[in-house]
Amino acid sequence: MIIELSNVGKRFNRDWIFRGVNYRFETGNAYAITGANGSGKSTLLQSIAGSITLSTGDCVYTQQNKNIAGETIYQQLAMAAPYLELIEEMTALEFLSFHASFKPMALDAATILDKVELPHASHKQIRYYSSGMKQRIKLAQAFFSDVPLLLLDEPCTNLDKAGYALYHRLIDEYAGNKLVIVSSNDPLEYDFCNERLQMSDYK
Ligand SMILES: Nc1ncnc2c1ncn2[C@@H]1O[C@H](COP(=O)(O)OP(=O)(O)OP(=O)(O)O)[C@@H](O)[C@H]1O
Repeated sequence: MIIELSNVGKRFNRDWIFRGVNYRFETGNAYAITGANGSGKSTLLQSIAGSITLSTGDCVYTQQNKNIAGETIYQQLAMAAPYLELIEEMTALEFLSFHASFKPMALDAATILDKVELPHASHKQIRYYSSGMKQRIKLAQAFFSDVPLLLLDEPCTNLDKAGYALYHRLIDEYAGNKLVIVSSNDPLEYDFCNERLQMSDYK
């Protein structure tokens, strides 16, 4: 997949959050969007996901030499972010099975829960999960969606040391053939990224 940003900008009311972004994201690389709190990392990531409308410029998606319309890019991506909710009434097994009914998953739900070290909690409602366990479910849903684009906003939120190690294993084992974009200001979350986009360059 290739994502080409041309003169992209976003403003809320009169405040420009970023502008003049010209950038190309391409499968085979991993990208970090970095910057201070409030610099616009999440806004840019959500713009790439098609869930925020840009104020200026174009975002063009290409997959195997075919253009993908912005309105349908959600079918090609998976995202983990603090502001995306889980369905707390469901058990983890139900949630991942439900997710698989509208987005292809690389493995079955029970195997995925093994991979994120939560098999013991698979029949527990998500509302009773700890914050770190919820984050593991968000990572599970994102990493094991069988889609070419993986968007990660502060992916290690609430994770302990073992959770960080799990995150790096998931990156090593399951993200190699995807286009990965991480929004973060924690170097441990994006140390594997070979490309960096600094929000301060687009003010
Ligand atoms: N819907 C909105 N309406 C108005 N302003 C908004 C809206 N969403 C975000 N902003 C503003 O846009 C700016 C960028 O926010 P954003 O969440 O993208 O920053 P960030 O770099 O991801 O921050 P953090 O590191 O704290 O997560 C902030 O000043 C924020 O207040």
